[in-house]
This record gives sequence, C-alpha cells and structure tokens, in this order.
Amino acid sequence: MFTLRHVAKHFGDGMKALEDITAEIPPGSFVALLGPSGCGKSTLLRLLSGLEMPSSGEISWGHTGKPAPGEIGYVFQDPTLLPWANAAENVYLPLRLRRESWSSAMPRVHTALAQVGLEGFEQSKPKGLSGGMRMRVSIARALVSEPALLLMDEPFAALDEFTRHKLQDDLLALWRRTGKTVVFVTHSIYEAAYLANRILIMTPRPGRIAATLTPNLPVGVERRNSPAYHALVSEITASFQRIMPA
Ligand SMILES: Nc1ncnc2c1ncn2[C@@H]1O[C@H](COP(=O)(O)OP(=O)(O)OP(=O)(O)O)[C@@H](O)[C@H]1O
Repeated sequence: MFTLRHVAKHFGDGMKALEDITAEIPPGSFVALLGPSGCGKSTLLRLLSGLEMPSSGEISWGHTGKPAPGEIGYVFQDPTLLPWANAAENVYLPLRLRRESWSSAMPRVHTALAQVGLEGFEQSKPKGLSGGMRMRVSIARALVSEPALLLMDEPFAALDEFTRHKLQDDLLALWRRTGKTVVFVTHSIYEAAYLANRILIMTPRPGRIAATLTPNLPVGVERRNSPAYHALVSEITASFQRIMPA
C-alpha cells in the first residue's frame, strides 16, 4: 500500500503545484489521477516514482519500501521510441541499460511485445507503425522489466478515439491478467471513469484531492454502455462543476 500524507510540492519560483495531498494506493489497484491541465498530476506521478521529493509531507511505499527504478514502468504521452531501432530493440533498451545481454533479454522482450499484442512486429521500425502501435511498443518497454507498478502519464491523449478505446480495453485486460498496480494520469472524465477502480479527483492548482471515488463497473463489452458507467461520468462531472471556478 502506497500512502501519501499531507504531501505538498512547491517549486523554487514560489509555484505551489500540490498542497495537502492525502491518498492511498492499494496494491493491484487501477488509480486515475484526474484533474484539469496544470493541477499537478504529472508532478504527483513523479513524486510517486521517487524521482522527485515532496516539499513537505510524506510518501510511504509500505512494507516493500521505495521501489527501485527497475521496479517501476513509466509510460508518457509521447512514445519516445528510438527511430533507428526496431520494436524489439526499443523494448530491449531498459535491459540493455542494465547491461543485460541481448540473448538473455530476448525471451522477456518477446513476452512484453506479446502482452501488448505486437507479436510479429519485432522487426518493425517506429516509422512503419501506427500511432497506437508505437504506444504499444512504449508500454511493452515499460513492462519488460516486469514492474509491479506502472505509472502512465496521459498515454492515450494523442490517439484517435477508436485507437484509444482499443488500447483502453487492452490495458484493462492486461491489468486484470497481471495484477499490477497502475497509476494513470488523465484529464478525460470518460477515460478515468472507464478505466479506474479508484479515482482521485484533483482541484485546479494548487492540486488537492477534492474527492476519491471507488467505482466497481461491470467487466466486459457491456462496460462502456452500462448505466453504472454513465452514472459515474455524471457524478464526476458534477464534482468538477462544484470545484472549478465559474
Ligand atoms: N520543475 C518545475 N519547476 C517549476 N514549475 C513546475 C515544474 N514542474 C511543474 N511545474 C508547474 O507545476 C504545475 C503543475 O504541473 P504538472 O505538469 O504537474 O500539471 P498537470 O496537471 O500534469 O498538467 P497537464 O495536464 O497540462 O500535463 C504547473 O503550473 C507547472 O508549470
């Protein structure tokens, strides 16, 4: 269980990005950090990764302690693939940086690519892949070190709606299959409602937690059309109407 207690993050120029964040991230949960642009979602994700320290308050990573960099997978909005390297070489990169040999890493590279549905595309260069496939490679690269925690910063924001829906469904299936803890930044109410079983609703800057919702939507194809999903979208929308300045 990750626990944040009264966490604040201020930057040197007096910018108050986050104030008094108290939240829990249970193991195996799918947490959405949902809020308007600039409310500190990415900052909160970086604090969770341990890459940055809070200005005050504390973050506890439970009995397992602070994860090592290899135990965290990070996925950004931009897939940031090496353009000259093929899909397998891009996924191999984090292991290569840890000085693992290609031959010992290969089985894990193939498994990671298979987990995101890219078997058969190992040799493809980024230029030959669609935007959705490039994002799949980026997710595979985050999965290859078999992290227990996957931090995702608006990974589907730049994709068209059809591709985004497919990747959301595939990510949900992957999360159910693997039991990983996912923390997913988004400013889409629909995306947070569809994906997460714990939604942290954040106020405009300085970001605070305005509400925590723990929905339990039906699993499967009926999810997107379920009355529970639409009721959840309405509930979140109403929360933002209360907290957003007029
Ligand atoms: N290193 C930094 N130095 C100074 N200010 C920063 C730094 N990093 C972030 N900020 C500021 O902190 C605030 C929160 O930024 P952050 O990127 O976390 O928000 P966000 O909710 O992820 O935004 P978006 O949805 O637009 O990506 C912003 O006003 C940003 O300019």
